[in-house]
Amino acid sequence: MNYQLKTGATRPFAALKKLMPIIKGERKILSVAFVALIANTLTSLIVPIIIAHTINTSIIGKDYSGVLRASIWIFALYLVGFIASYFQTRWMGAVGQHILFSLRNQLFSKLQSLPVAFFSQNKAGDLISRINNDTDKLNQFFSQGLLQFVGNLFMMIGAAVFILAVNIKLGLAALAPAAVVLILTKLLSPWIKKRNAASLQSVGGMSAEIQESLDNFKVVVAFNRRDYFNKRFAAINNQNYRRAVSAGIANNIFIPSYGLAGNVAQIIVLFFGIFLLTQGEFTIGFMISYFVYLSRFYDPMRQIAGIWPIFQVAMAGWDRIAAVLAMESDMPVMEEQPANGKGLLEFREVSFKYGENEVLHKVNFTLERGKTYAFVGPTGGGKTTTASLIARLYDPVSGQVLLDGKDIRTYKTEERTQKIGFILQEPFLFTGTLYENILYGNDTYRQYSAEQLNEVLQQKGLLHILERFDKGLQTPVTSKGESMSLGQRQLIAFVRALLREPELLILDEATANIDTVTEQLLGEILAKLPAQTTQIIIAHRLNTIEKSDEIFFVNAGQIIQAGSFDHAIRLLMEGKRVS
Ligand SMILES: Nc1ncnc2c1ncn2[C@@H]1O[C@H](COP(=O)(O)OP(=O)(O)OP(=O)(O)O)[C@@H](O)[C@H]1O
Repeated sequence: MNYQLKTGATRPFAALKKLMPIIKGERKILSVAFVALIANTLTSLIVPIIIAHTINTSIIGKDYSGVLRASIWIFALYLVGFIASYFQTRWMGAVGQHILFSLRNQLFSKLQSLPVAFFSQNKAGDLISRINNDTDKLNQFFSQGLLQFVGNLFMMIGAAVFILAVNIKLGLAALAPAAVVLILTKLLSPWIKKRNAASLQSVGGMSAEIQESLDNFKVVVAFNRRDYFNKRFAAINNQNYRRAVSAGIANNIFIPSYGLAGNVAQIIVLFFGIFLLTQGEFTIGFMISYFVYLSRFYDPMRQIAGIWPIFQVAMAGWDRIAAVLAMESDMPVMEEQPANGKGLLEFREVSFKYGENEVLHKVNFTLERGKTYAFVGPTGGGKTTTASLIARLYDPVSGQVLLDGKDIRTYKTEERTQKIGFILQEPFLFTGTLYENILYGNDTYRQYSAEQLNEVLQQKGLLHILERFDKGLQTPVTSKGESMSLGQRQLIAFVRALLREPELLILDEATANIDTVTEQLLGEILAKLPAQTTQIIIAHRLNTIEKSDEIFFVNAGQIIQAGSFDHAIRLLMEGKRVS
């Protein structure tokens, strides 16, 4: 399955449509802000008419009380506009933050629902940038841009109606420069969008680069590759810089032309207006109000040009967010089916590929309850892949994996992970305490008091292991486990898996980094597991597999029963290697 995230193809209105479900939750507050916006716009549009009327009647007729009345009206209207504008800004700020909050939650839950293959095909740094950086671009648009955008658009439409209503000929001439720049903007819009998408993409690439070098810092230092990474970072930072500059230029390219359009319109109104005045088609009051309306039209247009970059960047960010939200796992839970398999676990004609690389080809085997199985084979032979299919980290390309006789795809995630414990080659710990790490995903023992838990650990023979840590269960742990040896981290992963009491326990090179004495201790603990527990041991160290009930040899797309321990060793020695 291809899980590569695509970017940059959505058109603004299509993207806006997709935004609707997110905005839906904000409907109430948006409607109130919208009412405030209309009030604000209307007050600004009515004032010039009052001015025109006052000049035409009160000033020309020298009715000073009329002028005073008009001034009071204008003052009252501006006051209403001020209050409306205050609330509009306040409410929209809250909307922006709330959208940011829910978008980040949605994105994170989506990532949690996606299969392992998605994470091997996309870089973590880029995904982090989508959650942090791209969502913030949308927030900026919602909190700073949206209402200003709509408000200005409203003002422009209102002013255009008045301009055309007062005098159609003069109105058309006054709006012509606006039409020219709007057409230009429309034509250049796709190019601007592309520049913004490229800029955000390179921010994602830069995050990925930083993450990779920080993750592998020890190797960088050990191989004295700091210069190399510095150069690589400088190159990507340089690309990021150039793209950001290019997006900035593209975003702001229109602002001067909007200003110019407004100035040209004023000249047109001045000359054409005076001509109409001499023809008696116009009054001086309307001429003055016309200039006010012109600024009510062209100022918002200039402001929209200023907001446009925020909108463009937000849309490019939204594209990147929408690409993650649109991702669907191709590993859904299937409908229940009657059991028709053998043993605890069965591979039936299972084939699996990573891209074009076929790792398993029509593999068949069955694992019985309570037995211990060893999977051996050369490096790259497919052992970890087989274990991953058993734990349903991937689905087969064809064939079926059956757990307790039923297709593994019919099990709900909780049910499946409860049955199968997987101790990985590279143990992963979470930042917190040892207690939190061993009870990760364990709802049963999480309810237990410290004494009860100690008793359980004692019974299971796990207390010995944990007593090796200085502060016992309260020992601090970091995700990369810097303060711990790999063997210690593997011990924690081991205890974590055993406490979940799985029916099938997979140990993928789980004892590779543990000393012989501890390994023996773990062996004793494994021997104490309930008799029904099935174990799969993947190991290179041959002593680890000696006590298994059956050995499988994994190589070149096949998994065959090796029979005796000696035969397994012969197979390994015969050099049946794929790598
Ligand atoms: N995430 C992945 N994406 C693409 N190819 C992969 C991936 N994981 C493993 N492979 C390839 O699949 C093949 C089998 O790998 P696998 O890890 O299953 O082997 P293994 O027998 O467990 O090896 P080892 O003994 O070294 O752990 C190898 O050719 C490997 O390169």
